[in-house]
Amino acid sequence: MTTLDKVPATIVTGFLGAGKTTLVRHLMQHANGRRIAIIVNEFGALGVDGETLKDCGIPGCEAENIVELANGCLCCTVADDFIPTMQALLDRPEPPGHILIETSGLALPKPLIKAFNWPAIRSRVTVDGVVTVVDAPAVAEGRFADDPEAVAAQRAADPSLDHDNPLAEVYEDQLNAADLVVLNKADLLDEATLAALRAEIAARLPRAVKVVPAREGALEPAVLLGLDAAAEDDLAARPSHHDAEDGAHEHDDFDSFVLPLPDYDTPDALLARLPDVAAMHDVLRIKGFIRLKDKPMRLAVQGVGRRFRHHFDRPWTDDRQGHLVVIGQQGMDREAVARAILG
Ligand SMILES: Nc1nc2c(ncn2[C@@H]2O[C@H](COP(=O)(O)OP(=O)(O)OP(=O)(O)O)[C@@H](O)[C@H]2O)c(=O)[nH]1
Repeated sequence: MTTLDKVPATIVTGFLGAGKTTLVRHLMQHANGRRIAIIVNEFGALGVDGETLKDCGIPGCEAENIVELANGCLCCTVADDFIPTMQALLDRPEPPGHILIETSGLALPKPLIKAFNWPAIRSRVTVDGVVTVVDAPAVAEGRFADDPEAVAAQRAADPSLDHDNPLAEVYEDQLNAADLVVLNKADLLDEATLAALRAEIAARLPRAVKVVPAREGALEPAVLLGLDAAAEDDLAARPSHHDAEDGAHEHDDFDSFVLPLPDYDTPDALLARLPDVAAMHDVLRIKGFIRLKDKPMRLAVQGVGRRFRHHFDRPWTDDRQGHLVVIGQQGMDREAVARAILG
């Protein structure tokens, strides 16, 4: 069987808040009748990304086309979650023409690519491409950089370790797996910084892979789909920090919790606090929905580091409480963060 007979799947990866969901949304908006199914995986108990996409009004984003795998790391739950989900999609009377898989921001893509070699799905799907979305301003700010002195000290203590910064490790693994790198949030950098970043990333990639700048993940489907990479046949070209452990890895470096919110008369004070809380407690990501008294619309809130955005996305369809998902590094003081957010 050639790749032509297989359903192509695109893995959209990239660190927390890089803009994966935004890119997937844009893609769906410009899908031009392609039958695309979406699998969304998230770190954290509540699926905010799935919620953001589901029934967002874009044709193709109907709930039945979006499967949420909320169980942390897709690459660690391949047998239980991922393979059965893929089989169920492929067994549909009208199988999708393309499958988009949005990984959690903390997932390592390589074990997921490997999963395409499982006999249960190998003859039916292929990885058309791994699209790695990069938060350009976060990289420019040195968010994923190692501190060379700390690395040297750590190596001296334990030669099997090569990073002091778990963010750096995830970032590198995601870049190493890429068939296309999207340098997103280009609007937040000047031309010269963006050009320098583009060259720097291109130079560190293990293979010749295109690096394309984007704003709001706005790229033509023709750029993202049809890469025909068959990545599952090409694993050796995608080095991972976890190769030695055969893909096994821990997510102990990161922590997340869900903070239920009261209903608010006005969200202003809460919204004003969030960037400072994120900065003070080194929170990586905050996202969720605020419920306002007497307002049928829910207020979607998205924060990456100390950069926040909010908008009314759609009416609440249930009587769930407002809530925020908070993701940080291990050791984050959950109670202090919760107290600071609630004010
Ligand atoms: N300024 C700017 N903001 C962006 C851009 N793309 C996305 N964002 C914002 O960045 C935040 C995170 O975007 P998402 O698309 O949710 O990121 P994600 O990678 O899916 O996040 P996780 O699933 O939590 O890892 C949101 O507030 C977006 O509106 C961009 O090009 N420029």
